[in-house]
Amino acid sequence: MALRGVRVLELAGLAPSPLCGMILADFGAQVVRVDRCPRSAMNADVQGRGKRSLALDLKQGPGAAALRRLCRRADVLVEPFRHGVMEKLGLGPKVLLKENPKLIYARLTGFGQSGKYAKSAGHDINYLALSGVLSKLGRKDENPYAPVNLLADFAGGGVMCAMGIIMALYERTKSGKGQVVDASMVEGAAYLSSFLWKSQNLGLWNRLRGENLLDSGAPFYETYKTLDGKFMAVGAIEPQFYEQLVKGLGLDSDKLPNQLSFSDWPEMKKMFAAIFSKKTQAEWCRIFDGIDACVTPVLSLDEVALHEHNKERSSFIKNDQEEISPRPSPLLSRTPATPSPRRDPFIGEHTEEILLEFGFTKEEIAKLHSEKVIEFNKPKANL
Ligand SMILES: C[C@H](CCC[C@H](C)C(=O)SCCNC(=O)CCNC(=O)[C@H](O)C(C)(C)COP(=O)(O)OP(=O)(O)OC[C@H]1O[C@@H](n2cnc3c(N)ncnc32)[C@H](O)[C@@H]1OP(=O)(O)O)[C@H]1CC[C@H]2[C@@H]3[C@H](O)C[C@@H]4C[C@H](O)CC[C@]4(C)[C@H]3C[C@H](O)[C@]12C
Repeated sequence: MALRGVRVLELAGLAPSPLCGMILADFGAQVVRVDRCPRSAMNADVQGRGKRSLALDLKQGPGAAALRRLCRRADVLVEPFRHGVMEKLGLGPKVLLKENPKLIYARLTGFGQSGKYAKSAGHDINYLALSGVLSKLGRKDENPYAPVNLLADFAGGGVMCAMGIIMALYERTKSGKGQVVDASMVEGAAYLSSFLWKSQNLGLWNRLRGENLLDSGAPFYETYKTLDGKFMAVGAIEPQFYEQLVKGLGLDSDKLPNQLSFSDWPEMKKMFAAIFSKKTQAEWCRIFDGIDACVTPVLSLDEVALHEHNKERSSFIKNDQEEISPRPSPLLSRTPATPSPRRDPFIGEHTEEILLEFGFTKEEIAKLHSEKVIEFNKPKANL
């Protein structure tokens, strides 16, 4: 796999950094998640696939010293805390990069390592708001809304951070040096929205929120409810696809306003909605499947894995707990990701084996355990 042999230490975080760690693990990296101990805190990491867990108290001196020792033999460290927390623990980049100049020190935060908000708490919606992107999301006359925590936490955070790490690893093959990856979710979300900025003068976004081509203003870029309470997604932007849409709806484009007549869009949407409401989702699929009208069913998470297209590509996988989840993407032809089929790790499940791998002796491990710096959590064998 593409990242085989890369050793990653992921300090346990909320959502963005776990995705970053999971991406690296899916593509072959050995990812150790460093969990807090005592491990009474609920484990919120539902993206633990392919990782192992070490429970280590960084607030105790021997705990921080143990992490420094691990970092000396690691390629990547991912830390998900507010600016300054690692420095307070004596684990800042200056310390760790001095001891291991090849280390890629990734810092995944909301606001970045500098600036007025660097030490402020926040979540996806706050970062999306500060990036400017949230102002563009939402229907006409409604408040802006954040699409779950996908855009800042995951797209602008976890994925961008993973990209930064992989770029730094590639650069290190030439320079032999590590560096700090300052991944701010505000900037990540803003960066992935570059299109919004560059298309300002194309007349795509200069109307109010919810009145533009791609933000639910246009009748040919919208979702519509079907007779059975499901939905169809319509994305017929180009004239040739729009023509197929109109035909599929049983309309005659010669009798309709011009596709790009903004002022007619609201009435057109009402007309399309009335037509879509007359047939079930399955009936609309039979009409539109196989023709280029850019019309697709809105599938639920229960349906996606069974859809014929997704089944043909095995786009969704099942682990040994029968849990379904998306296959890693993109699909590399020669060195594809091989996501672990095993369940996510329990907090501290692999503490001893990881420390042994990183050169700790059994006596050192016993001492750390007796001082409650580390915790073991061996699952009971299924008898
Ligand atoms: C997981 C579900 C989805 C959440 C997604 C949400 C929408 C997000 O946007 S997540 C992105 C958050 N932002 C960032 O990650 C940016 C960078 N990080 C931060 O800004 C901050 O970390 C923070 C604001 C997120 C949190 O601040 P906090 O003050 O808590 O922490 P820091 O300042 O960073 O400092 C860390 C401190 O921890 C110490 N530490 C760290 N590791 C160790 C260690 N190994 N040993 C010892 N100590 C350690 C470190 O030293 C720092 O200490 P100090 O502060 O003293 O310096 C969640 C959605 C709903 C959640 C559930 C819900 O809330 C109900 C339950 C609530 C319960 O409390 C927990 C379980 C819940 C079920 C909860 C579970 C999940 O969180 C959710 C499902």
